[in-house]
Amino acid sequence: MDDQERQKEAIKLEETLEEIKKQLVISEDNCVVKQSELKETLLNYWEKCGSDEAQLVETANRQRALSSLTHSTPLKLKKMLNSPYFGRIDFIEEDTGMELQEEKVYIGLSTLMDEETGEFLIYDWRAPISSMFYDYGLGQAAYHCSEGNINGKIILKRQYKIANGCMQYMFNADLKIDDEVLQEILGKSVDDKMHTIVNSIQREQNQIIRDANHRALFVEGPAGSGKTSVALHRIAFLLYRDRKSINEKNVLILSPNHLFSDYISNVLPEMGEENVLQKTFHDCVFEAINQLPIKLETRTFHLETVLSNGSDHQQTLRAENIRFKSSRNFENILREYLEWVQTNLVDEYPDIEFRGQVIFKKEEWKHYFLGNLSEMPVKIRLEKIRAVIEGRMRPLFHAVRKEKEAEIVNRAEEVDENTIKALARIAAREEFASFYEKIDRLTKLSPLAEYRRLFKGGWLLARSSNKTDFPKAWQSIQRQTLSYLNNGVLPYEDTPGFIYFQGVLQGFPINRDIKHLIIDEAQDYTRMQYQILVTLFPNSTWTVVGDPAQAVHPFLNTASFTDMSEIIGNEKSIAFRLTRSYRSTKEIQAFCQAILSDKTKVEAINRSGSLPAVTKIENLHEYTPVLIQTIKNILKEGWHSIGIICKNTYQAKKVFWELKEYIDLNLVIDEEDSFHQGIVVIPSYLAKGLEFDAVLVVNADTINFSSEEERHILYTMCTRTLHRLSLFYCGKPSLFLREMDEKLYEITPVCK
Ligand SMILES: Nc1ncnc2c1ncn2[C@@H]1O[C@H](COP(=O)(O)OP(=O)(O)OP(=O)(O)O)[C@@H](O)[C@H]1O
Repeated sequence: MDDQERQKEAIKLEETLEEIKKQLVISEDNCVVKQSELKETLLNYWEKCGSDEAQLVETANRQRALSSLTHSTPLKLKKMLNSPYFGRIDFIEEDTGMELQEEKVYIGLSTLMDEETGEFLIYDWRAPISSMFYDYGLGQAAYHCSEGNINGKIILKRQYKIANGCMQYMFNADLKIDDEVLQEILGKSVDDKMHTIVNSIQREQNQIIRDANHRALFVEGPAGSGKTSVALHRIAFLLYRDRKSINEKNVLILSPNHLFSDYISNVLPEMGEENVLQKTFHDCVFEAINQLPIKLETRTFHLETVLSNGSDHQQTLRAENIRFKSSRNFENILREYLEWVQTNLVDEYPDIEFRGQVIFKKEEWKHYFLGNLSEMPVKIRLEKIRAVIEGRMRPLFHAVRKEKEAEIVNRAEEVDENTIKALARIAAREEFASFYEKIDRLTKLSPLAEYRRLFKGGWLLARSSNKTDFPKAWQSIQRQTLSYLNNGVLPYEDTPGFIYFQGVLQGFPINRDIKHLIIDEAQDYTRMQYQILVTLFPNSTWTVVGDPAQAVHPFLNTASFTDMSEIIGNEKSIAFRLTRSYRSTKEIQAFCQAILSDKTKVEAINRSGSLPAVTKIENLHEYTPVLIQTIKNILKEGWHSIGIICKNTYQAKKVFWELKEYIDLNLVIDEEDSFHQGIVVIPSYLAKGLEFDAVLVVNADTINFSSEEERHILYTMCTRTLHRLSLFYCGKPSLFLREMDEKLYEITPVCK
């Protein structure tokens, strides 16, 4: 790039910043005006309250919305003052019928227009024309917009780094967004929150972000391939593209836990999209069953139990219980049982009699239950039947009341008419009490009681048409489940089944406002969970991202991508596979890949660092000084975010209390925690999705990591790091280290 070109760019930047400043002044003035208008409206509201209140409230709401909209403009412009654009393409459109002329397309986080001429000074990265920046190098290029496909040629492609309004560097990028940029971005120390990647989105990622043709996208990719980033950028894209039909309230991100939600919470606001809803599956469940007479076992508590290396009979049975409850077989049994409840619940219901007179016949239960009402959830059917019975009882109640009145009058105990009526009503109620108790018992559905029945005795197995769905240990599983339920706890593995069961019997709290659902860490959900989500959000389109290699639950039968597309998908779904991993250095990437038995090749960014270090600790007393020294060395190298990842909370607590005296660090064991910067000790299942400059894996021995499921846990732990990885073990190293090519790591002597 010659000096003249640099000069031109300097002028462009200066002019752009001037325009932004000008627009900022106007928009801030506008804000002041809107603010004072709002104040005045509110003042009027208080003064006139009572007269045309409704209209004033509406006006105030409208103005508040307008005012927040006008407030977003200065915010956006302030961000632009820092870094107005990051890319440029010069594009010549073909076949316009006019003289060929190149358009200089500057690309940034938001659009900037010359307010007088209407000319685009900067295009939003999500604008159709900007897609070419991510998809093409120099030469033939095309993009799709409302007018159709636009073809042409890119004759210049340039990247900029502008910070605090100053040009840091710029260069022409001839082929694609270069590895050098990625190296620059990824070579840095990470901070406590995830950031946007708008200036370096890769082509394979861009395809997913901008897909406009499918209702469900399934994205599979190895650790660090940008699945979360892509999902979040896709939200920003959809909110931009469909801004007339959806807003942030119509999008829901389903995260594995609140810690992760906090970790990703900056990305969308950085792109100007605030307030997108984030929930966990557990949150959705709580909304679905807000008055449950039973405590749910939390995910953290559950994972802690199953990752605690125990092997007594109850734990072995629990493992089998979990495998079964998340299997298709249990799904079949549950459906068969539901079918039974929906058709046979009232089979044994008796005649309803009062004073020897049959009010509601035994056959009528069935007649109503399976007749006109049969399309309704069971709970509603029973409520309707109750209403019929009550309707028939009303004249009887009236007659009994009259009878009681007559008795009181005959006894001549009371003279006051009102007192007589009141006493008669009380007497009638008393006579009806046991009758209504019985009606309550028969018509008030308790899904929990019905669910519990599934685990009582052998009746279901005896009448089941598909006995092979029942596991050998069915009776033991029944006993274990009942013992939890009798203690007032709904086990984690029963939650999806029960929620589904309850939903079918009493109706799901359907949310039609959610138009797009993002599911991260999709490999951790069971088929039943997907079925619940599909039912809860019927109007939603889906972006589902995950990595089967990172399924950290050792026993849960989680849904495969085929299962997901069978449940969610329709003819308008598509699967993508990301093949490149961005997070870790080449050496760490190769080490992590070797942990997996699946040898699918994963491409790494050409970024080098030191080999992962494996250290044998001779005895447990050495652990603390060795960890302290390793941490000090890493800090000395300039890295400041260190994750000491343990398999479970029990181990994490132990490590934390050992180190706490010597080092400033945090223990993160609660899903509700926010993500801390610095040195953290954290269990494997909470570290999912997070990343650190350096990761220290404690207890990488054969006791903790030898089964196939533990292979995935170790892989997930090791893939959390960008720059440094150290593993420590005492006794025998993990099977996966022993199986690995020794060239992939260095054996580090104990350093004290
Ligand atoms: N195109 C890109 N440019 C720059 N950085 C990128 C790009 N894609 C991904 N990254 C970075 O790579 C890291 C991993 O991204 P992300 O967490 O989205 O991956 P993931 O596939 O969800 O990972 P995991 O499954 O391991 O949790 C992040 O630091 C992210 O910013």
